Amino acid sequence: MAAPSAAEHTAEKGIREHMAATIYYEADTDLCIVQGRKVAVIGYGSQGHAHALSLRDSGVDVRVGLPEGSKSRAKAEEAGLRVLTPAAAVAEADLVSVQAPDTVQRTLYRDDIEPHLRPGDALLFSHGFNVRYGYITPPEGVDVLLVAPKGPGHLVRRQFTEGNGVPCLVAVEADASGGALALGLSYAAAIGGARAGVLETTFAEETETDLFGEQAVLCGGTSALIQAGFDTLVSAGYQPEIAYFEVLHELKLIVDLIYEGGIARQRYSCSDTAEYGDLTRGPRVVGEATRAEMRKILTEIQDGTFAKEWIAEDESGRPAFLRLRAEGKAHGIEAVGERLRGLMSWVDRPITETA
Ligand SMILES: NC(=O)C1=CN([C@@H]2O[C@H](COP(=O)(O)OP(=O)(O)OC[C@H]3O[C@@H](n4cnc5c(N)ncnc54)[C@H](OP(=O)(O)O)[C@@H]3O)[C@@H](O)[C@H]2O)C=CC1
Ligand SMILES: CC[C@](O)(C(C)=O)C(=O)O
Ligand SMILES: [Mg+2]
Ligand SMILES: [Mg+2]
Repeated sequence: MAAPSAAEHTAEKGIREHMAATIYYEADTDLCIVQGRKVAVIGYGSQGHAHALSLRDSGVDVRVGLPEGSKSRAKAEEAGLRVLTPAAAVAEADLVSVQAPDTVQRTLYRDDIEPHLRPGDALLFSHGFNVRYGYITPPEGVDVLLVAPKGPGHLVRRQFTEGNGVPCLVAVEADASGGALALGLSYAAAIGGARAGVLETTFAEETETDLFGEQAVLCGGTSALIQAGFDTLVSAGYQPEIAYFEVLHELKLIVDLIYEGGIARQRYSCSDTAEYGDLTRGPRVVGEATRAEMRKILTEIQDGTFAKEWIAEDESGRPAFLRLRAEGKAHGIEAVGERLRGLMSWVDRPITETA
């Protein structure tokens, strides 16, 4: 049976009246569009390897752009991909997928991409940072689009190979060809995103919500919450192993329920005692002070303060980033976790990915 169209999918679920977003599914996409392109994936890290391999597996003509001496070159070549320098890959391609780190993109674009762009080419990002904050201004005549997976690259690839997909956002900044949206949808389908849904947005909305999500909730908020919970228990004299299982290991199990059926599913599965504690204590942990800080973090994203700070930090050799990263690695929960995960073969997942 053919996959439902966007309209059928929302109607089927009876939720159209509550949904403002336009969401596309496989039936709304045409894989042939990206199959007709010569694609250069620049960068072969978390997202780059997922895009390059899944595009290739979807029948797309892919080459990877990496500098001479890049440690990613061997990985891409071992995976059977053709690797060129970024400039040579861009020169050959008519769709350039920029998958290098955000901090590298502005100089990469200036030196290796822009000189080789021709009218009719398309430039694709998976995060709008450099365009949104004005570090990259593409020329007229080129389609500028965004296909932003809402998940880590290694999971983007893993879900694709398992027949599933990670939802994506699609946005068009410049539609020189008149076909930029259709191209973005085609690309999203080729990396598995259209199996889960592709939401239409703008570069600004993607960039600002993505930065907010990773800072306040997904990465920053969650890591800080786990560490604070662990520290509270251990400082009060409880065993670190028990604290680890309570605030980190079990978090995945709780989030699995939330992922599968929303917060209501988690509350259904947990005890009434837990639910009463959740309802009365949760808002004390994340109270007005935290909500005010969230609004401040969002303002810093919207007015460009965060972007300016991050680029300056990178340009000065990342002193704060490196110090904070080292402090995080040295936190007590890491050593306890490493030991406990090593005793659970089905949990232990050291970094073994080839990109
Ligand atoms: N990580 C994620 O899951 C997500 C990332 N994004 C976005 O995807 C983009 C890529 O991020 P991410 O996948 O995390 O990046 P990574 O840091 O994982 O990978 C970077 C890759 O780019 C290569 N690289 C470094 N410098 C250059 C250069 N000058 N020219 C070409 N290649 C270069 C690196 O090679 P080397 O091995 O030599 O260092 C590496 O292969 C960013 O815009 C990010 O915001 C969006 C959604 C999620
Ligand atoms: C949550 C972090 C992320 O935004 C992502 C995996 O989606 C990123 O930039 O890596
Ligand atoms: Mg993200
Ligand atoms: Mg991000």
